[in-house]
Amino acid sequence: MRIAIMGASGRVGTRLVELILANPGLELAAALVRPGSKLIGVPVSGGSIEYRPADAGMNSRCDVMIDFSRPVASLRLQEEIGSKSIPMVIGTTGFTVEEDERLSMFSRQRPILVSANFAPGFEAFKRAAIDFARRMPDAEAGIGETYHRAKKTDPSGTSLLLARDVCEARSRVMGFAAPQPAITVNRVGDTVGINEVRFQMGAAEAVLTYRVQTLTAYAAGAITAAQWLVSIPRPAGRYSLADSLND
Ligand SMILES: NC(=O)C1=CN([C@@H]2O[C@H](COP(=O)(O)OP(=O)(O)OC[C@H]3O[C@@H](n4cnc5c(N)ncnc54)[C@H](O)[C@@H]3O)[C@@H](O)[C@H]2O)C=CC1
Ligand SMILES: O=C(O)C1=N[C@H](C(=O)O)C[C@H](O)C1
Repeated sequence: MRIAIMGASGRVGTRLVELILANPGLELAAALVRPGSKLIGVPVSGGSIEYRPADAGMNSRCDVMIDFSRPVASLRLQEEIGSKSIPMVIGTTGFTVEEDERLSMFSRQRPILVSANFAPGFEAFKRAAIDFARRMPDAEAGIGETYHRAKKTDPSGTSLLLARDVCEARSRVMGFAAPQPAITVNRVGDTVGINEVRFQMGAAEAVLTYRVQTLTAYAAGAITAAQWLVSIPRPAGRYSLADSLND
């Protein structure tokens, strides 16, 4: 499987490149970085290609593209690819509601799998939190996150997703719109990722914690999702990580 990486010099992008080059069943089709990057023209270590600017992305002969960059870069890549039916896996987070709607529009052209968190077991963790919220709808829910100090201080895509789904679960049981859980943001050292869902019940508190140990966990999950996405010809549309796990 030939994979093009958007955001190839990033924290996750470099792990994606490493995993692809180390797997004989995978081939690095393109390593795309920011236009103007000093890496442009530099050979990718151990590989037979050079880093290239993202605007060359639409010419990459690949089976699938994996994007871990920035919202503006991700959407620009979608525009540049145009109507080509290149399947895509997007891990980039931080899209506004309008930008996310644009992603859905682009998914009319090609299969696009989007997930805020590709680490193993995250979907199961999220479902456990939803199940707890359904069983204890009167509990006051709160979300906590701890990431590396370089991450922007806005709530992560993971926290926003957990807050949305826990809120929806409570609202459905209670029959009215539950308040959105508060999100507490921490940035500590080079923490890879700690996510908490807290349920305060007065006399007791439940805390569900999800801790990711390595950045490679996200990269490996994204590659597995890409292998699923291209395992059979799929219709254009927007796919979730749950789709790949439920198959
Ligand atoms: N879904 C998931 O499982 C995960 C998602 N993420 C998200 O993935 C994104 C990237 O995360 P990191 O690798 O930590 O960030 P990073 O800042 O280390 O890497 C971002 C990469 O995007 C590239 N980039 C930035 N602007 C660009 C542009 N205009 N054109 C082309 N390339 C551009 C940079 O050159 C860099 O290679 C973030 O949105 C982060 O929240 C991160 C980890 C896991
Ligand atoms: O920037 C990160 O590191 C991560 N970002 C994603 C997010 O915004 O949720 C996924 C994961 O939490 C790590």
